[in-house]
Amino acid sequence: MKVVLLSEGAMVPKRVNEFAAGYDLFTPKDVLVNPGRNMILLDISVELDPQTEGEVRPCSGFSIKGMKGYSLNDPNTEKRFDADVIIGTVDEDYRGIVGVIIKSFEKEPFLIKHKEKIAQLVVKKYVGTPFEIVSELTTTDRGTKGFGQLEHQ
Ligand SMILES: O=c1ccn([C@H]2C[C@H](O)[C@@H](COP(=O)(O)OP(=O)(O)OP(=O)(O)O)O2)c(=O)[nH]1
Repeated sequence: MKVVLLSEGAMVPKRVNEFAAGYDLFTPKDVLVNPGRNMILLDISVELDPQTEGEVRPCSGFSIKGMKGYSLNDPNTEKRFDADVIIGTVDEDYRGIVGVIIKSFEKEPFLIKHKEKIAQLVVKKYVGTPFEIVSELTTTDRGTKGFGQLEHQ
């Protein structure tokens, strides 16, 4: 796969080892996360393998402990902040800047420093067959049961 680094600080997505499903995604500079929804641009554009898509996913450490960052009035003390990565899809034909969507539940902005691992990109094969309209589906043991044990008609 190919990557273009669009700024001096941009980082190549990297798997931590050969067993990692995801390529870690890093901040290309210090970035400010505002309350609410944010798009953090990674300053990279990518060309994925044919028939694959990239899933931008959270890292579990941040999901459970909060995102690593710094208060603006205390920029030397690393803290955890209540903010989550929202899952996104990078299409095979997308050539724009890859971004990570972060929703912050904090009341104040906070800073994530350069080179911080903020998300991971899992590249997967996708199935592109179209949906065919039919009047009936094949039967299964589960049938319509889903969402716990709710029955749907
Ligand atoms: O977390 C994300 C989500 C999306 N994208 C980029 C890549 C993706 O190929 C493009 C479009 O995303 P998507 O297809 O999900 O957006 P859409 O809302 O369906 O609109 P459109 O495709 O018209 O832009 O935005 C990212 O860089 N990061």
